[in-house]
Amino acid sequence: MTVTNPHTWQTLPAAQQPEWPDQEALRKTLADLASYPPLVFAGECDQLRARLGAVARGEAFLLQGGDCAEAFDGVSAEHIRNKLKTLLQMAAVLTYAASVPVVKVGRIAGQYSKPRSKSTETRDGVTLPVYRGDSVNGFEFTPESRIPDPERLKRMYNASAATLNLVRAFTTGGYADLRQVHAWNQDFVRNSPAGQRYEQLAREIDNALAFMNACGVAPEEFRTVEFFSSHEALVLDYETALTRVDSRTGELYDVSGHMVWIGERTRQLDHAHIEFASKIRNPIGVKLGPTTTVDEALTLIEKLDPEREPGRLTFITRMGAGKVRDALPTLVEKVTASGAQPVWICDPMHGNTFEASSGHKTRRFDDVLDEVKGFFEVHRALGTHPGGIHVELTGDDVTECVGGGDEVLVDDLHQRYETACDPRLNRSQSLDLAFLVAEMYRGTV
Ligand SMILES: O=C[C@H](O)[C@H](O)COP(=O)(O)O
Ligand SMILES: C=C(OP(=O)(O)O)C(=O)O
Repeated sequence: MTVTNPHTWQTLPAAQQPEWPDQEALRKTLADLASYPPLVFAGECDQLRARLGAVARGEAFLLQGGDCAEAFDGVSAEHIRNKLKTLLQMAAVLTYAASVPVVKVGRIAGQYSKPRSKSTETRDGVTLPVYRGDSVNGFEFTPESRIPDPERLKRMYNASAATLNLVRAFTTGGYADLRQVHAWNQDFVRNSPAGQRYEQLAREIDNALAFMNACGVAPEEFRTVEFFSSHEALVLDYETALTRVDSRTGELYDVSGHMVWIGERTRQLDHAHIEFASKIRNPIGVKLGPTTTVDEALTLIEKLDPEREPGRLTFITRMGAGKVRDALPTLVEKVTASGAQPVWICDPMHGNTFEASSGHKTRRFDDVLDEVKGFFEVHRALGTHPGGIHVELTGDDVTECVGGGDEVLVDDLHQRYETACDPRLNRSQSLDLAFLVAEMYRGTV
């Protein structure tokens, strides 16, 4: 049955929604947003669903990554280029090692809203509403800045449009040429202490490219890259205003991004976020933390993927390095036994956050790596497909996570701690992770 009403969630409890003080301003903003053009085309969402279908069948790998929280002042050519470049470099290494296509999805062009553990923040005895992402309020710790302002939803739309426009230009205009991406990887291997241990892998990729070149193979696929956008569907008023009936199929698509996911804090089975996600045809992700029960996973499948369509539903597990080997096996086993075929990917970030002695929220590179290893081990033991990774990263040389080949120490964290919310892997740590995951694929780690 075709669904054309995206508002059904409105009668249900919705966690983590902003308390907009001016409802009339919100109403006007949402009406404006509903009249704006889509940011993505529904057909592209279908294309991504098909690509993810291949991941679900074990024929492809998903690389999903980007900022924890995008910021309006981060919409610059430099930031976007660095992030994209890092993701493309990671994808090139993973493609070679896994010998399957890597589906590339950014946490980009819409990742402006954050669920929070507490609704307030206290500094030096002053308590204010917590920062909920640039789509809602300001990061600055002042009473004015922390008031939710619906005008920010329009800024999110515009920032997403500008970002996507540049991403499309980079990925189709020649910047993302595989030979260029490989040259960047060679620079990383040659010029950084972290990269040197991957010389052999880089040499093999070099030989493969030289061989294809010698054979006269220079396909268009080398020059352009298929790249998709994704974000957490958190602020439901915004997502609903961007949800449209597709003229081709008569079905609803959330055209704010190609893929949207529902977070760990908003995936309650009978609440608004799952209801909203069940009405749209985009590929949907759901975060699964260590307390997820088999019943919850099976009900999520029933609600979000009743047709059992490979590629429709991605389970993004974020258990923590210490828990993944205990918490994941039963879930994967029982879901597989039910006949469902979701994509399984590993978010090795959100279960591994801690506060350093300096007061910075951080993550250890070794924990991140260990969770990915555990994820691979569990899937290998069960004969299921470790379908991909979901990583918070930036292309900039920030100091937010500790460890990595070009080691960031706890004492270094203050140097370039720029995230508005959670700590991201920097450029070198991200590449390090990609090479290590590549080695896991080849069974050498
Ligand atoms: O990115 C994820 C969440 O928004 C984040 O971990 C919440 O952080 P908090 O615990 O500081 O609110
Ligand atoms: C909030 C996030 O993660 P989780 O829902 O897994 O905590 C996130 O990925 O930004």
